[in-house]
Amino acid sequence: MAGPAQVPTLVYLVTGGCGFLGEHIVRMLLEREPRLRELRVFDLHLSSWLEELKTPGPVQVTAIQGDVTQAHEVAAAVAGSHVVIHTAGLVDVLGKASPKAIHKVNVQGTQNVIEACIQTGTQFLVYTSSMEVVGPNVKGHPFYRGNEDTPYEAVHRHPYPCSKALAEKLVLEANGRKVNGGLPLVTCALRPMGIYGEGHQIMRDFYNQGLRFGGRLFRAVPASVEHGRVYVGNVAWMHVLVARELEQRAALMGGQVYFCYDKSPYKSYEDFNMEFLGPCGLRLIGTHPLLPYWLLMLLATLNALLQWLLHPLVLYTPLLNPYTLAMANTTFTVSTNKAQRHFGYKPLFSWEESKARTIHWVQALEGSAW
Ligand SMILES: NC(=O)C1=CN([C@@H]2O[C@H](COP(=O)(O)OP(=O)(O)OC[C@H]3O[C@@H](n4cnc5c(N)ncnc54)[C@H](O)[C@@H]3O)[C@@H](O)[C@H]2O)C=CC1
Ligand SMILES: CC(C)CCC[C@@H](C)[C@H]1CC[C@H]2[C@@H]3[C@H](O)CC4=CC(=O)CC[C@]4(C)[C@H]3CC[C@]12C
Repeated sequence: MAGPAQVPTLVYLVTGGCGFLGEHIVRMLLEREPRLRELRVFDLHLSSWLEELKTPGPVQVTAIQGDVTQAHEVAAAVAGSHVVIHTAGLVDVLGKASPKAIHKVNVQGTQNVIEACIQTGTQFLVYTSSMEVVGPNVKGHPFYRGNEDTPYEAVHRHPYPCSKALAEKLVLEANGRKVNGGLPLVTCALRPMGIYGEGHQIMRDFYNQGLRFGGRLFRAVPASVEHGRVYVGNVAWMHVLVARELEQRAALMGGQVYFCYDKSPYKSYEDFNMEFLGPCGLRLIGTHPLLPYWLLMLLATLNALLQWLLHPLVLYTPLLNPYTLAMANTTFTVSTNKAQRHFGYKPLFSWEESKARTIHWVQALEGSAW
């Protein structure tokens, strides 16, 4: 790649670059990758903020409207790039998209990205996987402060984790395949915990729900259940570092998986959200869940039934369904330093800073159209 004089020569492609995480990766690359010459942002829907980045500057920002399920569109975008960060995905656990659509975007889309790298001679591929590739599993087994080597029965039925697991497997198996020109493809996968931060749609939903209930949210999950979370800026930073180090440390990092973690505290999903929503005037009612688990599961099942009955007429996609209830009720936290050992990752944002930035963003939502 670029020489010691840091001449900007590299071309990066970020798929899904207009999404919640993708935007943070794009901005982080522009701020912290001095060797960048061109940044290609590929997404099904291009965002208006991209316009401000396209103004003349040291890095050429190229917006590409495209679909990862279309192999020719992907190949055209990948051609001539040095590194691909594949973040595009259909993130849906509420039933907004069909299982077929989720599979097509997440699995077929990833296969298209891999084949495009092989065809066009692009050697470095970073895949945004998910903690969900591991768990929580269908049996609700806790994963307590585990790491990348902790044994765990990773069994899923929901289309989203199934698709992420399949896609991750494809990416890791592609490591070492010869790309056009004869060099080996170097791949790795990052598995973020539940991401939070500026732009997080579900945080927005909880905030609006709280406002509708007069500033109150009602506890549904025991405070003792720990759910791993990571700040979006740190996830973006980890992508930037991996992309940067993959060439020099190909033998060590190629074909590896890394959890994305930081110093965010271990808490229940709801207590964690209250770290931001509390300072914005919301209260979480109850020290214990207000409804027993069996009743919540009944309501969740009822929601699933209603979704199925109504689907020919209208999309009914409440936050509570059997899958989200199980996710929120199962401890899943990591404690690992693999990313630090392999490529020197340290969180860029402290917990205090991550929290302050997220609170600032939630406060700015007040009075906005959301
Ligand atoms: N949000 C979270 O807590 C976590 C997300 N992830 C992964 O991170 C990645 C990004 O997720 P988010 O930013 O949260 O989601 P998002 O929905 O905000 O971003 C995904 C982006 O991919 C784009 N996209 C979807 N289908 C596409 C297609 N067919 N062709 C091209 N672009 C397409 C969307 O337009 C969107 O901009 C996903 O791969 C997801 O699986 C992993 C762990 C946790
Ligand atoms: C009303 C319920 C009892 C509480 C609902 C909370 C849920 C909506 C969320 C609880 C756990 C979340 C998921 C988790 O953080 C891991 C994820 C990883 C991803 O790759 C995508 C997002 C998600 C599935 C995330 C989605 C919302 C929850 C299920």
